[in-house]
Amino acid sequence: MIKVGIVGGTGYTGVELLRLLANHPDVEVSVITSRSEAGVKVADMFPNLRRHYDLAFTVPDTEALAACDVVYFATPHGVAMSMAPELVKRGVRIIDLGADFRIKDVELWSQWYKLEHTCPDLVEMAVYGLPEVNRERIKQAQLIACPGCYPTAAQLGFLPLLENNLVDHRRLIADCKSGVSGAGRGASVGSLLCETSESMKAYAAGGHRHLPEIRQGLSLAADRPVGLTFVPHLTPMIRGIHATLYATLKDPVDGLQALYESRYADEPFVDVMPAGIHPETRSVKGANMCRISVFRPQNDDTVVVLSVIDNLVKGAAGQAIQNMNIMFDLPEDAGLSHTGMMP
Ligand SMILES: NC(=O)C1=CN([C@@H]2O[C@H](COP(=O)(O)OP(=O)(O)OC[C@H]3O[C@@H](n4cnc5c(N)ncnc54)[C@H](OP(=O)(O)O)[C@@H]3O)[C@@H](O)[C@H]2O)C=CC1
Ligand SMILES: CC(=O)N[C@@H](CCC(=O)OP(=O)(O)O)C(=O)O
Repeated sequence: MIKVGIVGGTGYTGVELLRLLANHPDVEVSVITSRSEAGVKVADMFPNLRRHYDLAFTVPDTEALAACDVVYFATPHGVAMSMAPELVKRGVRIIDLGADFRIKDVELWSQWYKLEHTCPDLVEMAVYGLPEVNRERIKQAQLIACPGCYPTAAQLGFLPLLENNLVDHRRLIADCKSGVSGAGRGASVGSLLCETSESMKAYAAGGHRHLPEIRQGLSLAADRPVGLTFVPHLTPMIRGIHATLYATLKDPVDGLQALYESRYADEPFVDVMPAGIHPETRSVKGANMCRISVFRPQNDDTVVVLSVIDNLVKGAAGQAIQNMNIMFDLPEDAGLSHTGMMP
């Protein structure tokens, strides 16, 4: 059995890791941390986990974590980079769900995250954990930087167009909507029911910290720097991301549906919908799946791609487990076979 540690077990992505790992045949969660709930049994705090875990939260402790085969960081940015160097030295494999190792340009990272990076050498060795792009490198990796939720939906949607040089790479638009769990479990006025329900709003339209991450991935796919406008929105749902992506074709082209189907034909967690079908977030709720549709309205030169994920699963905990499965040469779908929940 693979011994797993989770730092940040009381947050939304931490408890989602626990939910998914409860059905994973090859792992045993042996350390789960929380500073605020240390001593409390996991199943007392999260009753959905009763009969699955007899473990209690403990304060983060490097010695205990170093005894694990793999440690997930489900923590705010800045935490993984403070603990990772010691764990890496001791041979532990690390999967960071946060943003500490995602952006290769450390200065750019500091500008967006308002922190100085304390281990740029680890940024260099980290592999960006988007299996649909980096599967081979993930197999060898000791440190995985899991993509953010918006970046997962946006990159999977745009990739086939950019990899095949079909669209104007300078003018991409990602109009994205997220459920409120994307903001984490910490109490804040902006996440209250009365503030978020029966209403919808854009935020960070002037620049969101996922912009440099999405741009980095798309620029690699296009093999040149891309121009991207990214506007996130908060929607009155708990889970889900719906990305509506726009790009302009360089030349008229038929066969976009076939292109998407063939790009993702061997991907277990990307589902290209039949032509004309619009994907729904509820079809991926709880599932490690990205559902994508591609449209070319009125056969004009604008391509519209719709890409949906569950922010907590393919956008975080599920993708993190998919990375672990690849790193440990396990079946890629181990513990990840849940379907979405309709309704
Ligand atoms: N929510 C989402 O949809 C997504 C989140 N992410 C990223 O994943 C990470 C976790 O997100 P989420 O679960 O939403 O966050 P939450 O705010 O819900 O949970 C954060 C967790 O981290 C722990 N924590 C906070 N500060 C520290 C610290 N200094 N040292 C150790 N533990 C700490 C908290 O427990 P305690 O304070 O008790 O120790 C808590 O368990 C973040 O980086 C987030 O940006 C990525 C993709 C999607
Ligand atoms: C709705 C909402 O607030 N979403 C969060 C996304 C958080 C997230 O996924 O954070 P990282 O991927 O950067 O770790 C936000 O916009 O900040």
